[in-house]
Amino acid sequence: MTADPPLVLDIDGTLTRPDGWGIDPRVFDPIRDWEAPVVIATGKAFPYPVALCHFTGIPELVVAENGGVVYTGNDVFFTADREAAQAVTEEYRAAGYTLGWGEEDTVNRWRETEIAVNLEQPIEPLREIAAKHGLEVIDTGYAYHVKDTNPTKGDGLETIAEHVSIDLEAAVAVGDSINDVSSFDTVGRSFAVGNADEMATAAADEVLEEIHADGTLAVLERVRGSV
Ligand SMILES: O=C(O)COP(=O)(O)O
Ligand SMILES: [Mg+2]
Repeated sequence: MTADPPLVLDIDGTLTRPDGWGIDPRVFDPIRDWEAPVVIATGKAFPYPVALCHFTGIPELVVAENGGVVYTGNDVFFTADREAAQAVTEEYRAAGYTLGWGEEDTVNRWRETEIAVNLEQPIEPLREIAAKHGLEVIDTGYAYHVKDTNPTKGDGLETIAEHVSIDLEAAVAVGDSINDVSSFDTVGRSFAVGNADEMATAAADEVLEEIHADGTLAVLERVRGSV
């Protein structure tokens, strides 16, 4: 008898329409019908992947904020706090820059362990200030994330696997950027979509020709029933 492998899916760049923005609606049915756990592992703030699971109709297994927040469906784990990142962005603002999301900033409003900055803002001063505070800035291609170096998506996956029965060795991860490298290192089989950045491309077991959701849909076709 064969079964579907557990899946670890990134959102931006991976489930997105091939033009880069918005979830590609073709991914909903295969994800909902997948006969193994599906973990959404993202850099986005906690409510976003929870909502994605909710509206897709799958159990909420979530690694959010690049590993800063982990939800097993029963327990939430926080592996960093927002204060250090907040201090960095306050200093950045005091130097005359903005986070670039406008007054209400729904990108960071519910973010609990890091801060995201719009890609249109200058990164060099942000990196300098972050380094002074012992933090890093990663560029996912969708935002700059000011974060503690410790939390990673991969660590978050291990936390979920400890609480929910998931065989990470059998799991398949799909991603597109630097924040997916730790996921790729934690699962048995990893795929970078065709639009992936250098780091994700170098870390993946296989690099797809297809981009964004076209890549992810191709992986689902290939690995369905493979374990
Ligand atoms: O939040 C981001 O910058 C990217 O999100 P992702 O990890 O789902 O691609
Ligand atoms: Mg991504």
